[in-house]
Amino acid sequence: MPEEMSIFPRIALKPEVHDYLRNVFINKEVLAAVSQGEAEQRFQRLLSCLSHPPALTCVRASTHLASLEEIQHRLGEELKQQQKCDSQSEDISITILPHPHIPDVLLLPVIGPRPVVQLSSEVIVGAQCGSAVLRGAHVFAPGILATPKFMKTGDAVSVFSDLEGKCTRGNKDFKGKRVFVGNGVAEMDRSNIFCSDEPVKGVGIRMVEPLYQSPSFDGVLPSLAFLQGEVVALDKIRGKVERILQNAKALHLDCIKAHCFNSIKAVCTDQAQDTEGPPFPPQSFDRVLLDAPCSGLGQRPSMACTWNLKEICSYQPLQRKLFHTAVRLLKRGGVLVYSTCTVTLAENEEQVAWALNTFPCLTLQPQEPHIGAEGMLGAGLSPEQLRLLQRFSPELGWSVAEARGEGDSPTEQPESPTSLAHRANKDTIGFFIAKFLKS
Ligand SMILES: C[S@@+](CC[C@H](N)C(=O)[O-])C[C@H]1O[C@@H](n2cnc3c(N)ncnc32)[C@H](O)[C@@H]1O
Repeated sequence: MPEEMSIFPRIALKPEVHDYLRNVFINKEVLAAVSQGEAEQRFQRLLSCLSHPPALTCVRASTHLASLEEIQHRLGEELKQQQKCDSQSEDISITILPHPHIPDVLLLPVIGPRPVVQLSSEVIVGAQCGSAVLRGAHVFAPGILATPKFMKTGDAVSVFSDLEGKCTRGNKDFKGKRVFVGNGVAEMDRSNIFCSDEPVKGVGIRMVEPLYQSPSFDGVLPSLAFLQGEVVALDKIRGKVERILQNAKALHLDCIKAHCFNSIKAVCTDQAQDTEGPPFPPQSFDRVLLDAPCSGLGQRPSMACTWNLKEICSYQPLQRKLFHTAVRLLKRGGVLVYSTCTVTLAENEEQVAWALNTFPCLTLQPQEPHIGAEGMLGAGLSPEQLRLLQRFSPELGWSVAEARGEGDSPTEQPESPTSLAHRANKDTIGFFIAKFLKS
């Protein structure tokens, strides 16, 4: 794809990570199936689409508390209210559509890039903060790296994302590589941001004209959110566990228990162990979801990834340790789902090949719904096995017209189910799902 057709430059990777990923996407098995040119083009498309936001935001609705239609309506009202506060405009329309294939998922089109005129005052934010702005967030003060020398509360500014991590905190006139993400109004003086004795908190720049208009769920999801079922959740980060418990409480889901625990050690050897909390006895779960810690290279939008190859490659061994636990905890006849939000073979198809070799009790199962692409060639899996995997590969479906929201505007005509389904299933983050049965 010609570079000039993209709004942002391709995601910036360390050269060693770029080469590693290129070898993944242009591996021998791929080259036996498609031409070198086609494989190279797919890889370049992946790098381009990773720096752009997906066309839609997906929300899983918890339909045990209200019908999908009611949630759709309430979500629309809350988002409208929120946007009214942000843009001070009365003329606000929010488009929320049911997913054409998944009954409890709502889709919110991301609108952009919009024709926003850049201002002379520049605020530079870190790449992660810039990505959050492209997904509908305001700029929180800790993410701000540079502001104009005399920036005061109420000043209108243009916000740019620092592409190479070169802007130092407190800079006044950064001229390095940066990309425009929209216009906002300062909620703090420069001195409050950089010269405070306390760690600075709260919104620093309120975005009024973001380049991409994306719904923000700040303060919305806890009342409407999206979990269902009987779940024991383990995470080693206490803050995540607390958030899960808060969400469960807001949803009146008493059946969700969450524990701060190292999952690698989640199987107990003492059969008399109380099963209220971890560690748990072997074979005590009907289903296990291993939503594994991963290199996260499928996350979009991401302008830059600063990780080195050692960091990227550190996940495969960790995932295998977690896999051992997951298989031990699962009952015979139980289902194990393994998922990641990355695009490497090492963390996806290679893990499946390893798991099938290591645990003869596991077999791959069909997935319902199956809306992603099949698994990627390169890990020695058979065509039948690849067909049972779901790899969400935005590079296979991403086109610039879609990324720009050209064609049918979401706010005008309702989008045709075919076109919506195409965008919802193809222009996604990079994601991988494998489903196993333990016999
Ligand atoms: C992809 S995220 C899972 C997200 C989760 N499904 C959710 O919806 O919040 C992977 C999680 O694994 C956690 N993690 C990493 N190593 C772990 C370990 N050894 N034990 C437990 N959790 C771990 C990370 O803290 C991270 O939150």
